[in-house]
Amino acid sequence: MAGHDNIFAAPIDKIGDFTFDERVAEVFPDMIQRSVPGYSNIISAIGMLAERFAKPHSKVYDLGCSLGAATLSMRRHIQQEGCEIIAVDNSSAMVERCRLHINAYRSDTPVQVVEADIRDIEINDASVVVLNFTLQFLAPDDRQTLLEKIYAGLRPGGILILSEKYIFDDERAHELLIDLHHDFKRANGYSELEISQKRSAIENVMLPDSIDTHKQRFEKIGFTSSEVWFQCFNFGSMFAIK
Ligand SMILES: Nc1ncnc2c1ncn2[C@@H]1O[C@H](C[S@+](CC[C@H]([NH3+])C(=O)[O-])CC(=O)[O-])[C@@H](O)[C@H]1O
Ligand SMILES: O=C(O)C(=O)Cc1ccccc1
Repeated sequence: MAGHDNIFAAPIDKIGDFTFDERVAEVFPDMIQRSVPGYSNIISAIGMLAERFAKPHSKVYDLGCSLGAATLSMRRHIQQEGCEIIAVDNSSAMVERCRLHINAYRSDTPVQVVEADIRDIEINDASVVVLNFTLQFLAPDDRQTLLEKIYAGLRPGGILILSEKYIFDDERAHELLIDLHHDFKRANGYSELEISQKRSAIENVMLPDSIDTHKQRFEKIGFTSSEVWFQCFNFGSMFAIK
C-alpha cells in the first residue's frame, strides 16, 4: 500500500537527479498531495472539464498519468457513450500501480494504460487531453513538438488541460511565490533538509516555463482560446481549446 514520503528526510551524500522509480511510486499520492498546492482541486476540476468536453466515440488522453488520479476523476464524470481513456506513462513502477488502481473499480468507460514515452505515441480523434504536471519534465526543446502533436490530434472544440509549476519574470514575485510554496511544504510536515534536497534533485530535470510562455506557445500553435483557470502560488492549471 501507499506510504509516507520520507525520500529526502535523511542527509544524502550526492543528490542525483529525481526519477519516477519504485520508491517514488510507492509514496506518490502522499508526495504530490503534500508538495503541490491545489492538487486535489485540480484533479476534481479535470473531472468536471472532461464531463463537459468529452464527446461520444472520441478519445481522452492522460499523458504522464502516474497512478491515474486524473484518469479516475475523468472516468467518474464522463457520461458520453463510446469514450475511451488512454493513460500513458514511461515509468514502469507507475504504470504497474496505475493498472491496479484502475482495475479496482468498474466503469462503462474503458481505460487503456500504456507504458510509453509521450513523445512517441500517436494522438488521434481526441476530445480531451490532460498534461497534469507532466510537460515540465520534458526537455524544453521537446515541449513545442508535443503540443503541436496534441493540437493535430484534437477534434475542433477539443480541450487541452495543462497543469504546471511556473516561473515569473518579476524577480520579487518569483521569490515570494517560491517562499510561499516552501511554507506550504513546511506546513505539510517537510523539514528544511527535505525541502532543500528535493529542490536539488529536481533542479536539472524540471525546468518550468512562465504563464506567458505557455500562452504564447498555445497561440502560435493555433489554439483559439487559452486561460489560467486555477493558480495557487507558483503552481496552476490552464486550458487551451482548439
Ligand atoms: N516523456 C515522458 N513520457 C511519459 N511519461 C512521462 C514522461 N516524462 C515524465 N513522465 C511521467 O510524468 C509523471 C509526472 S507526475 C504526474 C502526475 C499525474 N498526472 C497526476 O495527475 O497525478 C508530476 C509530478 O510528480 O510533479 C511521472 O509519472 C513521470 O513518469
Ligand atoms: O516538491 C516540489 O518541490 C515540487 O516542485 C513538486 C514535485 C512533486 C512531485 C515530484 C516532483 C516535483
